[in-house]
Amino acid sequence: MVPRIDISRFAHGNTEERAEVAAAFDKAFCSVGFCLLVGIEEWLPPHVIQNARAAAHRFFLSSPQAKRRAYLDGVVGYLPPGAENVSSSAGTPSASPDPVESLNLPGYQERGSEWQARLEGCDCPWEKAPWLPEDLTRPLAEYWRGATSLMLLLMSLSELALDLPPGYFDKSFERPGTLLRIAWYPPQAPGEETAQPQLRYGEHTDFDGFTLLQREGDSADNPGLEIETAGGEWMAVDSSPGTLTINIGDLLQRWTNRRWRATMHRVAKPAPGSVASTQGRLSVVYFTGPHPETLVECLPFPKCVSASCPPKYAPITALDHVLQKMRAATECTEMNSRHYTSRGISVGIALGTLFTAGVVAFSYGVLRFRRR
Ligand SMILES: O=C(O)CCC(=O)C(=O)O
Ligand SMILES: [Fe+2]
Repeated sequence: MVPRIDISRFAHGNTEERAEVAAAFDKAFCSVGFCLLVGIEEWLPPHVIQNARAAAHRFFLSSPQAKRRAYLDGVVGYLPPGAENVSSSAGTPSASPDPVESLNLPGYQERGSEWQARLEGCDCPWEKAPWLPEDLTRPLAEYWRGATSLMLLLMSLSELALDLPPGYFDKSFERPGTLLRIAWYPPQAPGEETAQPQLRYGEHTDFDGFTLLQREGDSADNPGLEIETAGGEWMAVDSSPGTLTINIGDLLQRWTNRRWRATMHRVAKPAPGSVASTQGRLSVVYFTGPHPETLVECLPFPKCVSASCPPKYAPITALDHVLQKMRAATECTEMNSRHYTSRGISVGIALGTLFTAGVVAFSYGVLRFRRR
């Protein structure tokens, strides 16, 4: 079972209620590595979610030419079908690319568009981007603002859950590195259900901090998100209206000295011949993380580091962590070399197939950061 966490009870509850939510949150990430977030309406009301989903649908159902206008560099912007093989990032690339297309809207503090996260009315770095269809920008920017507020609340909740001083994460998340991805898994043509690949999105862990996943229609009869249990089995996770599915990426696992678990997950293909197999699936995914120059060291507080549990990792910047993951991922893929610049240092990196994590990682590198 994936635990349900009521974020409004944390935001508005008394000390005792907040402590209860924090304990349940800590337990969820120590064990399952996922939770279902409820009580989100204040920050992401149903109409904001529905408007964002409707706009995303319109985008994916528009003509290939229209979608190509949002193509940027094959890293952020529009990624057509065939561009990703996400399980490469877990060291097990699948034989063929993931049947998915996506639009990736970056917020990596790139020069000229650095933005601030605020609980209310935060900036949206791509709001005026000329490559985005106009009717998409407003609903997605609204979603971005709500999801960013929720990210800040999740960081405060983490402080309480991990017994950190209140405000410990404030500085690192004042100007965070985030990315909003809308992903469309198209309907399967007859006969295609049994063809390779066997999944809609391959097995992987996310790279960074919290991922806020909005999805609909996943159920036992209509498989979608599946997560790996501690026992190594795959477990389907039903979606339910008004919830967000939250998991952590490897960076937060590292930050917590592996107290919290970055759980492997994937998107299943519906059964051959099922109604679901003839339907597409849309998800709205918000990847969050600290400012890329944040030094991430195993949190020097008793819940994460102690005499009996010394640090398992050396300190690293958020950026270098992501680059390290990239290198590990690309070692197992067919290589093709590209260059990118990170803080003025040109780094050559082998980049095989692009995948979600790659999008995140590569964007970190491609875009230049401004020092604080
Ligand atoms: O579409 C989903 O449910 C999951 C997507 C995902 O895991 C990702 O984009 O990293
Ligand atoms: Fe993921």
